[in-house]
Order: sequence, then structure tokens, then C-alpha cells
Amino acid sequence: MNVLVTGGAGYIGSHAVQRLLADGNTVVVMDNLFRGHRAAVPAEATFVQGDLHDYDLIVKTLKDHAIECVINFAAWTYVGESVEQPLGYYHNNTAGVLTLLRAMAEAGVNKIVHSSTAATYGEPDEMPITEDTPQAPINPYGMSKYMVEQILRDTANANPEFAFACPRYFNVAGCDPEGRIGEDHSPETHLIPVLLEAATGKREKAYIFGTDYPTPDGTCIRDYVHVVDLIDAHVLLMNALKPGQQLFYNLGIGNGMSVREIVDAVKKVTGVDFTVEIGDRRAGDPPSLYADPKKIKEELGWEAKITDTETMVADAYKWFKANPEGYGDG
Ligand SMILES: NC(=O)c1ccc[n+]([C@@H]2O[C@H](COP(=O)([O-])OP(=O)(O)OC[C@H]3O[C@@H](n4cnc5c(N)ncnc54)[C@H](O)[C@@H]3O)[C@@H](O)[C@H]2O)c1
Ligand SMILES: O=c1ccn([C@@H]2O[C@H](COP(=O)(O)OP(=O)(O)O[C@H]3O[C@H](CO)[C@@H](O)[C@H](O)[C@H]3O)[C@@H](O)[C@H]2O)c(=O)[nH]1
Repeated sequence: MNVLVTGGAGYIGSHAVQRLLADGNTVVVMDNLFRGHRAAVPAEATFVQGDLHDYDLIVKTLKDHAIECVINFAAWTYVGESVEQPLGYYHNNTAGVLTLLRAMAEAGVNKIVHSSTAATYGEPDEMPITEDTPQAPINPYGMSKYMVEQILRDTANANPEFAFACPRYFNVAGCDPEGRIGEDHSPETHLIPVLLEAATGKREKAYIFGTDYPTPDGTCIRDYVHVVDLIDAHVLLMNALKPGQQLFYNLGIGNGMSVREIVDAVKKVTGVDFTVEIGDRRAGDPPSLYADPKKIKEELGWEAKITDTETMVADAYKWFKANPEGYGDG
């Protein structure tokens, strides 16, 4: 298939590009490099430096490359930052995708797999989270993605040829087990890479954001899913999508780990007893989020193969150790 991967120079997108190429697809990457890296995109993919807001460039790219499916990873992705910069988040993650969808309509491209998130569920009353759990985001990041889900539904309702899948990711972790690409964000805010930065001396210490949550050890619980498994699900979704379909699936392992448990896993894998201090709660963080991933298993046969946190941490650590300066471009 001819696939446009928006946000393909980022952490998850670059893993998708690698896999799509390995499967024999023709891949075009569009990324504005706000938080992505040119070096994360393999030479076999066509790279277009461009923005979700650039309607003309997207229409041209879709037409020039006879694109059949778009996989959209492009977004701003930090919960805490979204609380401080709500307008930026709605502009990029909601208005930007609206422009992408308008460009797809103009070019006659009717298939999209769009990254959604567990953050669309807000603070659910019950765990685990199923796809029917009511969505009530509690931060602008989650709301910016929830709004796109509604826009996609309306688009599909108006056009029987249009089809979309919205995988709702829980917390994505790990990286290519062969160490070819990794996770390099500036600033880095995700728990596992932050802890790895502390373990490798890139930061003096790490903080646990809140120990007074209503959870067994008082720290937040999340469902960490390996990026390689996550991308497997995208390939399945892209290949399964039929005109008119509107697919929503949770992508997680179905098990929650607390911040303290992740700290212990990182200390064990690295063998470094780095300093961890207790900090205040971070605005916008729900206490507990973990998936019921049954629906996608029953309907498409996907389930996470890697469920061991230490394996996820070890894969992330491998790239970190080999690339102390990340991609070296920022
Ligand atoms: N990392 C996670 O745990 C997680 C969990 C749930 C959902 N997601 C979603 O997965 C997707 C990928 O996340 P990631 O962790 O790889 O983030 P990332 O920041 O590494 O990648 C996002 C990429 O999109 C690009 N980008 C951002 N805005 C753009 C724009 N307007 N035009 C063109 N390119 C733009 C960035 O430069 C970056 O390369 C995002 O949509 C995110 O919301 C991530
Ligand atoms: O230095 C740190 C960083 C994080 N945390 C905590 O660790 C947990 C995980 O945080 P983080 O890794 O930043 O991920 P989330 O905020 O849970 O968000 C991720 O997971 C969401 C889905 O659950 C996605 O939508 C987001 O894009 C992605 O960033 C949270 O409880 C944080 O409070 C700390 O205690 N210290």
C-alpha cells in the first residue's frame, strides 16, 4: 500500500515507518520536526518536511504519491503541557487534524488510522477501561483528541466510502529491540525515559509526581504497552479497514503498574540506584488508567506479546546507552 505517515519522525511514528517498510509498503513521511528527528526516518521512506496545517502541501503529497491510507501520529502529546498551553493543543491536535481530513477529502483519500489515547477517558469510575467506558477527558490534551474522534465519526457518517480506526493507546514504552531507533524528546517528560536519564546521569534526579493518590502505593497507575506490539496493531487495523468502518480499540496490556513499580524496574534493569524524590502531583494526571484490551483480541486477534515491564525498560535502555545524545540534533 502507499501510506502517508504524519508525525513519522517521532517516537511511535518512526517505529511504524520502519515496520511498514519492512512489510513492503511505500511510505511517505510528513513531519514538521517540532519534536521529531530527520535521522529517525529511514532512507527508504520519502520525507516531506511539512505541517498538518499546510492544506496545499498535504493535498499535493497525497496526489503525487497516490496515497491509499494515512496513519496520523502528528500531535503535541504532553498532558502537563496541555494544561498550560490549551490553545496550542487544540490548534495543533484538533484544528491540524481537521485540515488533514479536509485535504484527504480533496485528494479522495478515504482511509485513516489516527492515534487516539486513554486520556480521552478522563478519570473513569471503574477499571479496567473498555471501549464503552464513558469518555470525559480531564485535560486539554485528552479533549483535543476526543474532539478528533467526534470529527472522524461525523466525517464517516457523511461519506460511506470513508473509513477510520482510532486506536486509543495507553502508555507506550520500549523501542526497537534491535536498537536502530528510540525515544528522544526535548524536553522529555515521559516516566521511563526520565528515569533512564537519571540512571545514566543525564539528570541529577527524578521525581515521583504525587504519592497521595487513591491507589495501593499512593502513586499513579498506568498500562505500559511496548511500541512494537502497538505498531503490530496499526498494521492489522490498516489492512482490515473497509469503507464505512468506524473502529475504536484500546491498546494496552490490560495490567496497571504504579510509578513506584516502574522506578523499581528501571533501577533493577540498569543496576543504578539513582536518586528519586517525591514531588507534587502534576496537573491533569488521573490516578489510574489501565485497559481492557479484549475487544481487539476478539475482533482482530491482537494482543500484546510483551507484557513484562522489565523487557520494555531494557529495550528502551539499550538505545539510550548506545545514543547518549539521542539523535544528536537538539
Ligand atoms: N507516547 C505515548 O505514550 C502515547 C500515548 C497515547 C497516544 N499517543 C499519541 O501517539 C502519537 C505519537 O506520539 P509520540 O509519543 O510518538 O510523540 P512524538 O512527539 O515523538 O511524535 C509526534 C510527531 O509529530 C510531529 N508533529 C507534531 N505536530 C505536528 C504538525 N502540526 N505537523 C507535522 N508534524 C507534527 C512531531 O514533530 C513529532 O515528530 C501522538 O498522536 C500521541 O498523542 C502517544
Ligand atoms: O518524571 C515523572 C514523569 C511522570 N511521572 C508520572 O508517571 C505517570 C506516567 O506519566 P507519563 O509518562 O508522562 O505519561 P502520561 O502522562 O500517563 O501520558 C502518556 O500516556 C497517555 C495515555 O495514558 C498518552 O495519551 C500521552 O500522550 C502519554 O504522554 C504519571 O502518573 C506521571 O505523573 C512521574 O511521577 N515523574
